[in-house]
Amino acid sequence: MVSNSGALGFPRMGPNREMKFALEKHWRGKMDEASMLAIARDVEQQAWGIQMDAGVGLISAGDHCLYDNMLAWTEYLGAVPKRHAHLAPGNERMFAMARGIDNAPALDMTKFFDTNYHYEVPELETPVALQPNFANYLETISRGIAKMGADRTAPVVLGPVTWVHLARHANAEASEEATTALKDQYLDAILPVYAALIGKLAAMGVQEVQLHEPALVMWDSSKTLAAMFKKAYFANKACPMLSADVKVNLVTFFEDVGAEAYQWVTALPVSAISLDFTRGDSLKLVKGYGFPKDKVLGAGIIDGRSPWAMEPAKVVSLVREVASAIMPANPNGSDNIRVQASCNLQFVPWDVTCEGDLAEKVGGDVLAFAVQKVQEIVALAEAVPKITAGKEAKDIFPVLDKAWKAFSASVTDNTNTAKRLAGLTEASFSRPAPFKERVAAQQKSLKLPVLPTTTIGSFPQTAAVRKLRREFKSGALSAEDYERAIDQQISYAIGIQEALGLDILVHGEAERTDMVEFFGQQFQGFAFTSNGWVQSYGSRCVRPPIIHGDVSRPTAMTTREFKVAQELTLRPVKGMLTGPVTILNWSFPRLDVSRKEQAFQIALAISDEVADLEAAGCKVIQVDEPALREGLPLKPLKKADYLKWATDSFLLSTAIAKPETSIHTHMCYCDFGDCMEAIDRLDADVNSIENARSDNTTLQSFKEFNYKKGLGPGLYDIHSPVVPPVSTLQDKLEGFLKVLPKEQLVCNPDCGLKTRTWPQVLGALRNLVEATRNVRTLNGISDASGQAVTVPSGGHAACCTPVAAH
Ligand code: MET
Ligand SMILES: [Zn+2]
Repeated sequence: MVSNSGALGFPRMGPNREMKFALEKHWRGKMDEASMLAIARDVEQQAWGIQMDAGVGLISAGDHCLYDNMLAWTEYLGAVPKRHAHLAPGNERMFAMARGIDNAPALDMTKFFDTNYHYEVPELETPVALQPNFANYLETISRGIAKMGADRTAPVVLGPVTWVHLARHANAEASEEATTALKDQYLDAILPVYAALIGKLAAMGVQEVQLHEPALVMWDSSKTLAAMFKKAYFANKACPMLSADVKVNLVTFFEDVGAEAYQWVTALPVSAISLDFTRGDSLKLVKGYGFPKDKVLGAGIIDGRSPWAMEPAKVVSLVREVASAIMPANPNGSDNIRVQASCNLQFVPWDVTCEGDLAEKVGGDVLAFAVQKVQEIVALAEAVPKITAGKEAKDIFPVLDKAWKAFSASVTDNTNTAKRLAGLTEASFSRPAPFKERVAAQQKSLKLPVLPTTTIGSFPQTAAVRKLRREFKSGALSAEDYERAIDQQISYAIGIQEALGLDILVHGEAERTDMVEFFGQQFQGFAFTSNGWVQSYGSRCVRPPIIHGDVSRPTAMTTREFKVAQELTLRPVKGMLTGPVTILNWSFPRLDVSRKEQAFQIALAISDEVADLEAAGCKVIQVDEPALREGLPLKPLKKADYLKWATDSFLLSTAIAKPETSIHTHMCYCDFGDCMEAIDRLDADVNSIENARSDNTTLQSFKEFNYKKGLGPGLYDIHSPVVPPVSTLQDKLEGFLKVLPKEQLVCNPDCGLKTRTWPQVLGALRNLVEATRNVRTLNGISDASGQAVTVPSGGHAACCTPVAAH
């Protein structure tokens, strides 16, 4: 065991997603709670065993929650919404909060900081009601102690300020002031609960508690957040949370904390402070303000959010600089450095050794998943004395150093992407004509009615469609047979859309498993894992591709399916592409090149596809950017730069289109308020957006911004199986028309339809078309498409009862 090493959490799905399957079986009623928990315990034991075997000094416990850590703490605190409060405390109530039960919908889910992981948003109610119950949590800690010993077990406590900060007012209409006031009340109420809990942990004999407060990196973003921190923690033994007889490691991650918070936090009576050295500039803070000699610096050097192995040259120089920065305060500076992961390792997959030839594919043995990361923590911790003694990286880690050198040699000059990037000019980022001119040219070529109807791209991914792709992948189906079957799906989708009377059709995306994977698999520079799952939310996992080299697109990726579809209809078929920023944000980027440059490389590949689609006769091309806003940096000061290169990337991929080609984009999961300028700058002819709020606030913000381009606010929520009745859709559209002029509006659902069944889709789209026609008539708009429409029979679909899932 290496004492100056520590971990902050390990993936909780298991090496082969055992937890996913156990949970889903349990929720289907096919596995009882005890059997599901037995699997959870086993995964927990495995995770601890791996970290113990690696020699990690302090190993976290209590991070192995069953669904989401924020949710677990909501349950422990008993901060349960009234609608779930009748349920008995424990796992089942926690699942009910996450997944909803009859008449008691689930909590909201949103992204955890700037990661792709989603947490369950606590709801704060008035009056404050808490029923703390830490039995399950304390049991985990006891299991940890039994397995690892009290000295080595570091309970993870989700910090009170972070919990409150990430919560929301139960009343969605509550003002900002009311929300702040309520958060403050909740903080007052939970602080004594936390103090008591930490006291209990101390009594259990643990040496150190990890208080995870990632919200500390947001300190600069609001005065009220800083005030909450100052209330919860203060430099005085009377601070209830810090007065128990146990060391506290105050853990921050995902960014540096900023100068003000750094000076504040280093003065606190905690025994360790953990900083992220992989994001932001914690080194500058340590150098600039020093580090107190009575504390341990938890140096988050092993990147918990990247699948890449540590780079010896980088980490060695980092350790050296950190050590020399803290030396002046402490002659034994290096003794006070504890090597840690930058954050919980839940953001990387479990183990890279089961990935077959992945190392070959990426060009070197330079990947490390969670199992390897804990080994790196220990190896680096052990090396600290050698590093401070001046030994060189290549002599300390010769194997890894060689592997990285081989990797670096393999990524250079394999494409002409660099040349293309160097040749970009201003024109590469702007459409050939201004919007007004474009829209006139598009009107001429497309001849669409006012209030054109369309969908977002995908149609139901039925069991039959998934089976097709599986059989093709396994070789059971030849490429030819597979294509023929896909073409059948396309003709089915086109026939239905024609019959429904939609104006802009789509081919339905039956050939795509996933909107990023489909493109990544055809790019050079992308690699795919076979088992590299990371938790997205609950039992859901994703397998992000790994970008390992310059990106290029050897051949056209979507034109064949487009042509098949367009040949079947006289109406325009939209070409469907995923935008560069979304592809980047949903992948693991490489670390040797900036994210901006990687986005530009992908943008060039997408622009090649735009050109090919145009050449194939495509008049409407949609470039989806649902994840554009997700990549926003945590620090307010960094936002403008990100939005600039993100919008530049979109422009680079679409500017190549002729003026008469209508460029659409689609953005869901998006709160648009703070990035209107960026959205406008995308210069898309039509933007279809999610529009969940009932009161048209989203639309209002577009109006206030004076947004002039086409807008397709979602007319209904595709996440629900309910078929919206004509009257509801009609009211909704009439409501839109009160805010925006008819020439600007496009009628569509709020996202792709792949998760719905055909009966649901038929019912909803039929009603959407009918509602649009009614609104046109009522507003004296002619139905310029003038096509006779046969509506499929099956009146049941028009009512608002849910249609049974298939
Ligand atoms: C998450 S956005 C999805 C867009 C994609 N075109 C679809 O319809 O599924
Ligand atoms: Zn969407």
